Amino acid sequence: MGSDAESLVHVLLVSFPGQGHVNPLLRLGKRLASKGLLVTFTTPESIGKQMRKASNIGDEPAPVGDGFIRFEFFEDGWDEDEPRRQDLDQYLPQLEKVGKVLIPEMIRRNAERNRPISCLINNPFIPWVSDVAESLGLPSAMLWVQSCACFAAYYHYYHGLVPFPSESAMEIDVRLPCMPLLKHDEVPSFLYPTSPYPFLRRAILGQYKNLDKPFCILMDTFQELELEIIEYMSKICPIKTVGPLFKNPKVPNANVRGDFMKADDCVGWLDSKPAGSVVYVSFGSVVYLKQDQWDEIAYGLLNSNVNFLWVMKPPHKDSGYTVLTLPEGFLEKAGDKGKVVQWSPQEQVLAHPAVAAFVTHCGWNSSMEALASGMPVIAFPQWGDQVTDAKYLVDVFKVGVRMCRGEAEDKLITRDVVEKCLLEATVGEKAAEMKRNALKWKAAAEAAVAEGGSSDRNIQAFMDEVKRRSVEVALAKGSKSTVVEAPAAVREGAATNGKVELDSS
Ligand SMILES: O=c1ccn([C@@H]2O[C@H](COP(=O)(O)OP(=O)(O)O)[C@@H](O)[C@H]2O)c(=O)[nH]1
Ligand SMILES: O=C(O)c1ccc(O[C@@H]2O[C@H](CO)[C@@H](O)[C@H](O)[C@H]2O)cc1
Repeated sequence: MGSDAESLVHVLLVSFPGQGHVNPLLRLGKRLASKGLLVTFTTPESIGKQMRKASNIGDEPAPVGDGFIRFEFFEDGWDEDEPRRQDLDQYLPQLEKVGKVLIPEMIRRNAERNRPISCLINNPFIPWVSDVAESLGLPSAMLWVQSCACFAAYYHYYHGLVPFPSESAMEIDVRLPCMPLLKHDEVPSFLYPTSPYPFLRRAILGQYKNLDKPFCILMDTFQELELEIIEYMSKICPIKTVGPLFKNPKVPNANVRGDFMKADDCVGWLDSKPAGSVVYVSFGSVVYLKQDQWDEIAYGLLNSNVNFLWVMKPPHKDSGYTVLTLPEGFLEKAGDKGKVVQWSPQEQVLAHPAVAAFVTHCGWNSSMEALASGMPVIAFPQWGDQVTDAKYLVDVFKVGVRMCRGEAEDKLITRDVVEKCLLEATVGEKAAEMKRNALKWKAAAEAAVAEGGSSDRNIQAFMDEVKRRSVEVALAKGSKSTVVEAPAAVREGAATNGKVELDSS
């Protein structure tokens, strides 16, 4: 490695191997690198292999602005085609077992190669990374990859601060400070007593058990978007909002991407469509709908007569999901009005002028990407944070219409409802109002990440803190310190009181 990279403060980013987790952590990595750090990104090799195949990931550190980013994957201890990887109940403990051994080895190896690591950053579902950092005497931070509202909901649940739905009172509403009243099915669904994903509840709450370990909780949201709850939770936890991370104003290295699948080319097709005429439909990387629901969406799209771009990702062979099919003759009937792809370049799609609205499962990345692209949504949440995000997109941010309430409702959304929602979001006064609101969020997001904006100031303050701590770490270890500039004055400044005024009919 070039001596340039070796002289920089070095941080290690450890990611849970999910697309919705890799994307924001890698975006953070690029942001930190662009401001002058050496960043090593790691996740299990099984995903590393997919990332290398789909994207432009080389063996050498890639220059990003003033710094560099490099990749070093770790083996998870299972055979290449081990089906248990698809079962998080088994895979999460396996990751913890091997990660607690291999991450310290990786840290040691890097120190031997003259690039000592000064800080670890992880995302949720792998809370043991904070233990690894603590055991090695290294500072750590956590990137929360969901909304601050969801962070607050889990926090209040973990500490038993307010009543949540329980076996004896399943349908109670939940009142949290500085948040709208959440109906029982608007609370992150991993907290429902009946959730089929108790292992994800355990994984997330594991991070709350460890919450005193990270010196900073970074969040992929921005102050103006969730003003009151961010201010409230910041008094309790060391939160710094740094989003939207996908909007990097200087875009120093757009080539470094973490997609698990190569995106199909659909931008040429979008170019051929009139402005505001296409609905983009995607349910993210993990949600799979049932065949009867898929059929209703297909007919809703046809009946509404809108142009559409639909992501139909193939399920993993060991996931237990059957491959979805389209109704017979669907593609012929749609003709050039519709395009179906396996994976899309979503950021480009959402920024494309032909796209009018986004049918989304409301994963937080998709939600932030939509908001920051000025894109109205049709909310089709299924589980986890998605049901809470849908509530916010529709009722708080006022950029969306609701198509369903979540998997727990177990209700087939018929083609008529699909058609009605598609039209509501694309034509008429309600559609225009949502577009106006979405454009206001886009402007607010751009301001947050622009130089001197709330997220930019927070990133800078975080950088300064990492550099300051790197000197302490080096002194404590009695080793050669990495070269650090004198920390810039903490530029946190006064919180903007910039509320975004929304249109509401
Ligand atoms: O066809 C697609 C579908 C999704 N994504 C990206 O995959 C991530 C999905 O994250 P999200 O939190 O929305 O949902 P998850 O997949 O974790 O449920 C987002 O960054 C999307 O931009 C993409 O690039 N192409
Ligand atoms: O691999 C899995 O089984 C997996 C991957 C991702 C999961 O959660 C997603 O994470 C996003 C960020 O936390 C979130 O916003 C989205 O709604 C989730 O789908 C869960 C399981």
